[in-house]
Amino acid sequence: FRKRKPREKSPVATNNYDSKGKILPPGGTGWPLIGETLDYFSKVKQGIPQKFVMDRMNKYSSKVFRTSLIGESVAILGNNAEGNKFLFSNEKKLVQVWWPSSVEKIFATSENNKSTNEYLKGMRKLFPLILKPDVLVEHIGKMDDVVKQHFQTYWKCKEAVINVGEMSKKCIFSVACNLFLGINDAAKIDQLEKIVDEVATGLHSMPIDLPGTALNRGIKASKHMRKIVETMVRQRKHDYFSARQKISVSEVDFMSRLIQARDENGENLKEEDIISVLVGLMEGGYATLHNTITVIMYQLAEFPDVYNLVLTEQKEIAKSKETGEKLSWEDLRKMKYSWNVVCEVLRILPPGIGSFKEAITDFSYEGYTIPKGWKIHWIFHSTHKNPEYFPNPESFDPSRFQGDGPIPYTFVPFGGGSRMCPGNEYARVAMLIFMHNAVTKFRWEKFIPSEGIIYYPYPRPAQGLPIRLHPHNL
Ligand code: HEM
Repeated sequence: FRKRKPREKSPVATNNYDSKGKILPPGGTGWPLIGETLDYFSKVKQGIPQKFVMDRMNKYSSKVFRTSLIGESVAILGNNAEGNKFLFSNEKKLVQVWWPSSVEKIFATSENNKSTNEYLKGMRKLFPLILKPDVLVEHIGKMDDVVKQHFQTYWKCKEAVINVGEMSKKCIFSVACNLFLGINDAAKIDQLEKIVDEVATGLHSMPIDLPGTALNRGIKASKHMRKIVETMVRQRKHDYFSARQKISVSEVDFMSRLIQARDENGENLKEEDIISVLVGLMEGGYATLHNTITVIMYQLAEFPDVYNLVLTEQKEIAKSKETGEKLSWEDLRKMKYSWNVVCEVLRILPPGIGSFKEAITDFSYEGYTIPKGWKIHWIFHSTHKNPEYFPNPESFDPSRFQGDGPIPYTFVPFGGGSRMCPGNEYARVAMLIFMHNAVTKFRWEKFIPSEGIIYYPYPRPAQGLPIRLHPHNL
């Protein structure tokens, strides 16, 4: 990024009018079929998608430009807060979320051929039943318990070298299995983890559904996962309704909550909806979360001053607890500096690139027409790395989140508007609990000092972050 404001340039690409004579955003359409996809992915894989945006803003227009990606006409609304605000506040009015075809195929085939948006439309009103803060409050002790058990089992050897990527994945998946499905058995958790990994690989694969391809395996794995959850839900429903008594709060997991919940007409939720919510959330949220935790651990190894400030904060909280007492919502509220560290990780290395919307009608933006059917790509890095909002954007500095924090619509790791990530509170709770348990038990150093970050599909340490542990007693 250059410090000066990009100059407004006149459109240079030809063919900037649609068939109705409306002026389209300036830009390039690249090569036949592949458009500018190669340059885009090259920047994404280097962790600099903002450069793809800035190059074109400087060449065509700082407000909005056109490109062509994965066979689609795409508009990108510059790198400012206004572009994000426009997109987030026009969901369902001018735009709607658009999913690449590999995602559509995996959901459509396991969801009776519903599109991903149709599926999510039904689910969105059910997410709060299990993911809103006043529900999560009741599950913090359990989450802390599972994380503690995980640390006791896998992080116990003095001076051991462990791989954080593998361990955080195992830990976060165990938390999800416990909370969502009530599963504690390690072998069963391992089995489900393999299935969900297969789905995750399929979601990011080439959209080719032939025997043996990653997408084909992902589709099969998602169906398999659905079958397993279906059997569990049926058994639980049977136990619940035949016992004719409420399950006590201490045994409640998200599956029980959904089985006991009523819709607006006072009816029990449909079995297929309960299964969809559980499967969708287990498959959708877990990779973003464990990869972010691994990056947090990486940054804490890189920046000892930041680690020390986190430790000071977490030590205070640990000291205020009785032996064996679990973390509470109140404790999480005290983790202000630790949360600033998480936010800075999400700003500088967000888990993903952003997402795509689709124009559901022709609309005008900054004097240009975006035709119905075009995709609009919003990219976290466009505002997260804009020096106007985050001075010296490449430096890791959690203090930027102190006080009032960033300008609205500039820090958007969870998206915004009605499609904002419904798992954001769950993610916050899980990340803080993990950090508390890690720093109060250990210091750590990178086993491979020169280990760098790879960026696609999620930023993460190239070797998964092997670390040497130094246990300490507080
Ligand atoms: C650090 C962790 C996470 C980050 C950064 C993250 C980020 C995001 C983003 C950017 C979106 C798209 C928003 C949009 O299009 O405007 C999204 C959607 C979604 N996320 Fe997350 N997420 C995280 C964890 C989770 C978790 C743990 C869950 C589940 C428990 C979850 C469930 C979902 C679902 C279901 C959607 C689709 C919502 C819809 O389209 O209506 N996410 N997330």
